[in-house]
Amino acid sequence: MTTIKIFDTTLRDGEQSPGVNLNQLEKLEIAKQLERLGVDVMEAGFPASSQGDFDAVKKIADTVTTSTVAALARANKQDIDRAWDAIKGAKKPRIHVFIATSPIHMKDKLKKTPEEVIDIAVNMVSYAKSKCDDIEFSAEDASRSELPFLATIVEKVIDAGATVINLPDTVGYTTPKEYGAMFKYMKNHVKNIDQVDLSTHCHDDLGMALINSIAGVENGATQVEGTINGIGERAGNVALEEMAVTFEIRKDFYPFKTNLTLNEIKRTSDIISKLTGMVVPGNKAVVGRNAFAHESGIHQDGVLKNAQTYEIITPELVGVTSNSLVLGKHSGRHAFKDKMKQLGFSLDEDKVSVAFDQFKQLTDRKKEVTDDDLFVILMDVQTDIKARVQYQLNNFKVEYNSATSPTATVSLVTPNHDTIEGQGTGNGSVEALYNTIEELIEEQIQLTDFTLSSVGKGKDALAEVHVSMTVNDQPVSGRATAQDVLEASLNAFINAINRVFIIQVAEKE
Ligand SMILES: CC(=O)SCCNC(=O)CCNC(=O)[C@H](O)C(C)(C)COP(=O)(O)OP(=O)(O)OC[C@H]1O[C@@H](n2cnc3c(N)ncnc32)[C@H](O)[C@@H]1OP(=O)(O)O
Ligand SMILES: CC(C)C(=O)C(=O)O
Ligand SMILES: [Mg+2]
Repeated sequence: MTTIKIFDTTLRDGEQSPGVNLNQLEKLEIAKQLERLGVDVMEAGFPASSQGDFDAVKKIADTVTTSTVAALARANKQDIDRAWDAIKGAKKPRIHVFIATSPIHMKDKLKKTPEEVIDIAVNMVSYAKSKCDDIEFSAEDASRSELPFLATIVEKVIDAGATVINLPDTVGYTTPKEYGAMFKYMKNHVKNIDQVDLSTHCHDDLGMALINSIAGVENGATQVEGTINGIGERAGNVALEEMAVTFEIRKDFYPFKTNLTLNEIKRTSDIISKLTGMVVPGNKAVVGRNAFAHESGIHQDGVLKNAQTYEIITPELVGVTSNSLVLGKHSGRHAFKDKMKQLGFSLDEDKVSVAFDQFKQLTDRKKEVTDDDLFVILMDVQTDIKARVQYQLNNFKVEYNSATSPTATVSLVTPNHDTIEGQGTGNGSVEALYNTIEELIEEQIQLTDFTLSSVGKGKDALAEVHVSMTVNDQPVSGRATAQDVLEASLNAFINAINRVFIIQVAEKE
């Protein structure tokens, strides 16, 4: 069995998903969970892209101990300096330098000749090497590059000090045969290729990211790059959980394994879904809500007789647990703390108290509090969303009837502890609430995305709302859960506005 290294780029390429905007605390939370999952490398971000991303990458680099922490940089000195400044405190830092090598990218985007691109790549890899031992070089759009040119640049950057060579299918265009052949070509034509790890990086535009990554591995790649839940630019990246579980379930067929702790997969997927607001489709392989559900009679009959008739993956393998200890109105702090540990949270006593209070308030309204409910409460408390609010909701009212526009009344406490109240209308109840707040406060708000989903199944399921917006031109996102859809919508909106204050505090710290 060959061990394939897992390079997780959820925090960089995953964050490039439209509408996703993680703050420093959220990125750190995800990084800690990725470490627990056992990724060999995590790409924490692109420090030159913003001060916020620089700070988040630095915080992750200073916190993570077992995984390598990588930072992305264009092939220029400023980006490389920013990347190094952000990750130099890491136990295992890696600078990831990239430049495009396909004719279309070199000519139309970079406006450089192939010879100039080689020079830049070699100079920048050796510049990065003067700072950091571990250097990954990516030939962006490798799958649409000319193979002899690709082989030349790869050989030269290895001589300049690259330790990992990544050949991305940047636009998700390649096929398994073609992608595999590219790796084979490098193995056969680059004389120093055995000094480095070869890496895949596949996007899913044609739905072939997984099979293309496997083709790369079958032809010599020893590192796979991807994201959890397959999030990422456009149609996303290869879903790493699918890759790892494929190798585990089909170890009779594929001679590969990964270092991932498979039973951390579900929890990792849940955290990333909650914090990014990218809902996992019910039928998603490995982590979807229906991945282990059997609906039809013949299947249920088969599963009852022998689960393996229709179940190739056991839920336990990926950390899907059954809920044995039911928490409700009569549960106490001990049971709550026990469940908290089972769900993988370790909060200090102050935060336990905040979370326990919120749990108790929920039990007044809900018969049974599920793991999903607790997960959102604990995650909110752990990431300090409620503890650091600046605007606070006093109360709100919406008057609705089918003949007229809904009217909302909202009362808020401002960061200066003043109480303000206003009224507004909208085409729907949520719009009426949001219009009212926009009129009430000074900040300029532009809503860009709104998603509503339910946590759990019954009539008393919690509503979860995720919004993306700009507040005074700063992109932020907000999340909230509540039993009532309007309350969740309102709190998500207020949480997003409060993010601006949280970011200011984090920047000062
Ligand atoms: C395939 C990928 O996933 S690549 C990673 C994509 N991620 C991101 O873009 C992160 C978010 N991006 C950003 O915040 C901004 O684009 C920044 C800060 C990185 C750059 O912003 P700006 O300096 O305003 O440049 P802008 O994005 O408009 O254009 C990119 C410039 O970088 C150049 N460039 C692109 N890739 C590279 C590279 N790998 N190496 C060197 N230069 C590059 C482009 O040719 C262009 O240069 P030009 O200004 O001379 O025409
Ligand atoms: C920056 C590189 C590695 C990338 O994300 C891509 O080419 O898709
Ligand atoms: Mg990519």
